[in-house]
Amino acid sequence: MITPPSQDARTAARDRLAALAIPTGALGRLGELAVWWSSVRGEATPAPPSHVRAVVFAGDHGVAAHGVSAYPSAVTGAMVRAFASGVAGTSVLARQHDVHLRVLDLGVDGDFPDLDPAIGAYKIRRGTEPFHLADAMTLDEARRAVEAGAAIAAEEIAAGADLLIGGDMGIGDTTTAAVLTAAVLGLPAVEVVGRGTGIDDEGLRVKTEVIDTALRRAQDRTADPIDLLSAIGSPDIAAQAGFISAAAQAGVPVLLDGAIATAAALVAERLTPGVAPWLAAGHRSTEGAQWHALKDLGLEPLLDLGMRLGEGSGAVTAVPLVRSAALLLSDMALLSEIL
Ligand SMILES: Cc1cc2ncn([C@H]3O[C@H](COP(=O)(O)O)[C@@H](O)[C@H]3O)c2cc1C
Ligand SMILES: O=C(O)c1cccnc1
Repeated sequence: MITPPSQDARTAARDRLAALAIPTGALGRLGELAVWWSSVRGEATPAPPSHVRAVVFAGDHGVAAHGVSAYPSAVTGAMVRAFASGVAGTSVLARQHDVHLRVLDLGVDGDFPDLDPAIGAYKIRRGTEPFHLADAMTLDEARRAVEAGAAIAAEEIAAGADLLIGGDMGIGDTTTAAVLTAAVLGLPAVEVVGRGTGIDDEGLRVKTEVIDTALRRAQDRTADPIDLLSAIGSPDIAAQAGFISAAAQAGVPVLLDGAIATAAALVAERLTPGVAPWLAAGHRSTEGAQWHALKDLGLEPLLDLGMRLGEGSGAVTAVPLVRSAALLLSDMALLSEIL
């Protein structure tokens, strides 16, 4: 059961927004963001987020060996190391915006004996099966991955998180996100396929075919989200779905990233209806799957920079906007006070 964000706080914030020393509506979506922040914090004028915590869920995707990505699976493990040493793209952004960031290996096809063992504490398996040919993982693995995500959210919340972000790292994961989104929303492959890391026209044709075949294989598996994850998901995306669902259940807001995070949110909404009001969308990805998923969740992205990195980067880039929105609502004068 998910308790909705505070209606009283939302109303109080909306009233204050309407009374600020600005022309009515002049803050645009920043105003809507302020009202959302008030509702999820349960106060009319909450402090801006000061304990933002991001988790990158890493895992390999069996379909990556079937021509759907511009890069090989070996990049996934290399990037886990880049996160561990603080030199990935999102590591840079997280430092700049004072966001706590950690990477976790849920399903990388390799191990990291020289890194902190905590990185692999929730590992479910090494890579997934190519899901256009066979189930990506077992039902038990899918269930354990969702539970792992919930446990990870609980850890982040216990550490004081007032805003959570999930990120992805896994070559091939835009194919998994696309097929999950299409299956949940009943869309054809052409509506959800995107160029991911930058595949060419032939790659796009192959990727569309893989998504289409996977969708046909999973068409009777959409009723139960765990079954669907086992058919066409991955431990990393299942864990991110569990993470988002657990955050909403605990009343902690989540700022969504791109196609993978939004697909995970779509699955989280099916696992535990009522998640969406706890979410805001950090940015618009270049992947069509994300646009459809955002529409279904009723979310409008804050930024539209043509970013297509994943890793939580679009969400971390939007963190200053949440801070600005909260401060504008709490610190600005009312029009009645200055006239
Ligand atoms: C160096 C590098 C760093 C990344 N960081 C995130 N991704 C992102 O791109 C990949 C998804 O795109 P596709 O489905 O086309 O493989 C994932 O690894 C995702 O995390 C990266 C990809 C690369 C190559
Ligand atoms: O939208 C995303 O999250 C995305 C897009 C391209 C590559 N990796 C991730």
